[in-house]
Amino acid sequence: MFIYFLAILGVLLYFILKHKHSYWTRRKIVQEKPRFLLGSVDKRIFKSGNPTQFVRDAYWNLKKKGVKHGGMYLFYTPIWIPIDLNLIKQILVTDYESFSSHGLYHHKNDFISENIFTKEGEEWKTLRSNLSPTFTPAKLKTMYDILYNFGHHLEAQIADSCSKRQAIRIRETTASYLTDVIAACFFGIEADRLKETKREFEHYGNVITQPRPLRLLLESLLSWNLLVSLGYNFFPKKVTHFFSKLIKEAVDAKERNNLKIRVRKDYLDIVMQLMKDGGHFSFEEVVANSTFMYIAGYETSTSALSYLMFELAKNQDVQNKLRSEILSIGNNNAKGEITYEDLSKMKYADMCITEILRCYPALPQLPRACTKEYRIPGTDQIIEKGTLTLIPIWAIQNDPDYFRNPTKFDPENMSSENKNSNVEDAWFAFGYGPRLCLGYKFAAMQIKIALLNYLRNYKYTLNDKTPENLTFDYDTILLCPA
Ligand code: HEM
Repeated sequence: MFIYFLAILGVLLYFILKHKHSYWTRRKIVQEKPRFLLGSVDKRIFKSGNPTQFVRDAYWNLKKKGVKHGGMYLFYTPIWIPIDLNLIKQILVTDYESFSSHGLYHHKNDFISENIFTKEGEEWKTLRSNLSPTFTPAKLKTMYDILYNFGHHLEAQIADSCSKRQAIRIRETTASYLTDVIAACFFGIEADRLKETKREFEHYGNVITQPRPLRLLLESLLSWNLLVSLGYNFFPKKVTHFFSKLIKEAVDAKERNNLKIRVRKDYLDIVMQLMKDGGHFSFEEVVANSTFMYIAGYETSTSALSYLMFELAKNQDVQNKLRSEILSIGNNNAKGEITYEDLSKMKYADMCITEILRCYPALPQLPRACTKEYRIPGTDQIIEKGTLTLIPIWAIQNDPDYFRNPTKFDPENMSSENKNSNVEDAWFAFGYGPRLCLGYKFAAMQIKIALLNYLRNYKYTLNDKTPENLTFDYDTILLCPA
């Protein structure tokens, strides 16, 4: 009897699951053929390569079929994949109100999860307009000196490794430089205090920037209210406690100093002012957003710089040209120093950075959630509210229809002469539309300062142990070298 019952249950379950995997075809939308349980997810997800690589594959399959968009499944969750550039622009800009969320977990009872990236609607708008003034050119200029000094530390590390005839581990030196920069700029930690806390800061920084595939899966499968009522936390409690303590220390120290010097300078000064101005900003919001700046600014720029240094070591002509640019700008100044204003003269560096982010965009797919039912323009097809959407920017940026010679790192791709043969609108590495990366100018500044310290006195070649072709870390959704 029990066997019959199990058999009936099994058959029922099979048909329910089969029905779930017909979500897109029932809406007359072409879909990637789903596999039992896995959906469109590739078996390789458990072994190698970037785990979102299956989205990149879906792009090519859909493109071959001649459609402008299609559907796929993250296990049993339907995901919409727009691939036509005009449609993508509509989603990200014109019809932004229907896709105004990143669709990622956040909950008011788990305050550290409520940051600028996860928030939506009016709350996000207010937060974005509150935080935007921290990244104006005037504010970047005030942060420049801090970054420039940490750049000198980076160069000292290279000098030390050279004197000991040791190979330089670019990822590690870059990560150390960026930790200093973030600690100073977004947590207000002074250089002296940083010496004491750096180990701890790095430790907790590692925890928050670590890949969190299991958490992502839970957050995408279960109701967020249910998760929180079960005691779920975005980060382990210790992490939240550590970053709250740091911000409290920094705020207290600034309060004491501001009695003497009444100037509003950096990110923390601005958010402290917001806290005072009639409660626009709570202490918890400061902690949540400073912590997010760590996540946003650390791994993305570490990866970009690591990829770039790798390609420079492989392409000596590009490396020499970039060094010449840096030296020629430095030579114009009495002490050979490079000023904030000089950064905008580093045109070839801009081309190299744009090109490396084309080849390896830190976020290979732009996430969106449908926030208002959406009729796909020119069709009677409907995207339901709540549908997860992924814009496959890694595939688009490597599509020969849009970029000449897309599989090769070639900064000339970004020269003004070649722009005509490329489709400028197909470059999305910092996102697009109202949710464009808020820190993109800051990112360019920290990358350029690292480059000038890496390159002005040293030449790089690949180490015997470095593979000729890169593979990707498979336990993070970011595009990081393995
Ligand atoms: C190479 C470095 C970086 C890359 C490739 C990058 C890329 C991105 C991308 C693709 C997005 C999503 C955009 C969208 O959904 O349309 C984003 C959002 C964001 N990024 Fe960056 N980013 C970088 C560095 C930084 C840095 C250094 C900061 C600040 C310290 C930062 C702060 C932010 C913020 C605050 C958002 C959320 C914007 C919003 O939702 O309103 N990013 N970034």
